[in-house]
Amino acid sequence: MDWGAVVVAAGRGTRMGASENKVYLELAGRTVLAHTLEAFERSISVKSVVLVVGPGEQDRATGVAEREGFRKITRVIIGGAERQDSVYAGLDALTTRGVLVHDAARPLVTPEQIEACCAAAEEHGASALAVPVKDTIKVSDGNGFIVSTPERSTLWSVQTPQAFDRSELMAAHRQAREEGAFATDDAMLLERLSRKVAIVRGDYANLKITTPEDLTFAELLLAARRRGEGSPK
Ligand SMILES: Nc1ccn([C@@H]2O[C@H](COP(=O)(O)OP(=O)(O)OP(=O)(O)O)[C@@H](O)[C@H]2O)c(=O)n1
Ligand SMILES: C[C@](O)(CO)[C@H](O)COP(=O)(O)O
Repeated sequence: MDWGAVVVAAGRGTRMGASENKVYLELAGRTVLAHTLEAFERSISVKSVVLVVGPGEQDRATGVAEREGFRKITRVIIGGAERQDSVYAGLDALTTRGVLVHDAARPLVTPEQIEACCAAAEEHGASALAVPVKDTIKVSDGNGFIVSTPERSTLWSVQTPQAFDRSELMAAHRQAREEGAFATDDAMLLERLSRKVAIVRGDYANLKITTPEDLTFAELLLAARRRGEGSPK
């Protein structure tokens, strides 16, 4: 299967509280976006990348790729109001049969994790990186009180990339839009159609830069990686 990637970078980073889109913040001397794109440049299976950016950010994002010498980016397109909209736009701009959807805000992803997602999706149809939940998770009543505790052994914190047959994911996105279904990740769109998505055990280091402390964690994890210290599984 030929693989392409949709890397979504069109958010506003409101939880980061930064004055700019968090994917352009500095991390270990480069932008968050550069670290993310490098993993896909180094992935053997990925042949093309569609980068989905915010309004007015095409030149800035293109500049990052050009300065880094990245060669796989085939399109830089404008995203939508929600992550789901940005992914949908990216899917339409890709031509490969397989697609990996990845958050630009996850800069510590590795080529090995990308390859593992591709392999699992080729075997099972779709896959998603995830790690077992470490904390006990509670469900609230929406008024600040706990109503239940899901069995922790069944809970996984899902990450990206998530890998799919592109036409299948596109159809699932179309159906969700017709039905007004909101999804915070792409696997949800297959789950709601009773399609299987394989879990690929990832790494706790593949964090999403969401709030300020995440950038500190990412700096420390990159420094440890440079020293050859892997993160605990
Ligand atoms: N309309 C959107 C919203 C999010 N994203 C991307 O989806 C990824 C995960 O989203 P999130 O971490 O929520 O990023 P933001 O939406 O920017 O953050 P916030 O919710 O704090 O505003 C990020 O790489 C973000 O750039 C996107 O492409 N288009
Ligand atoms: C796709 C995702 O990263 C999986 O954990 C997550 O759902 C993105 O959520 P966000 O609110 O768009 O960051």
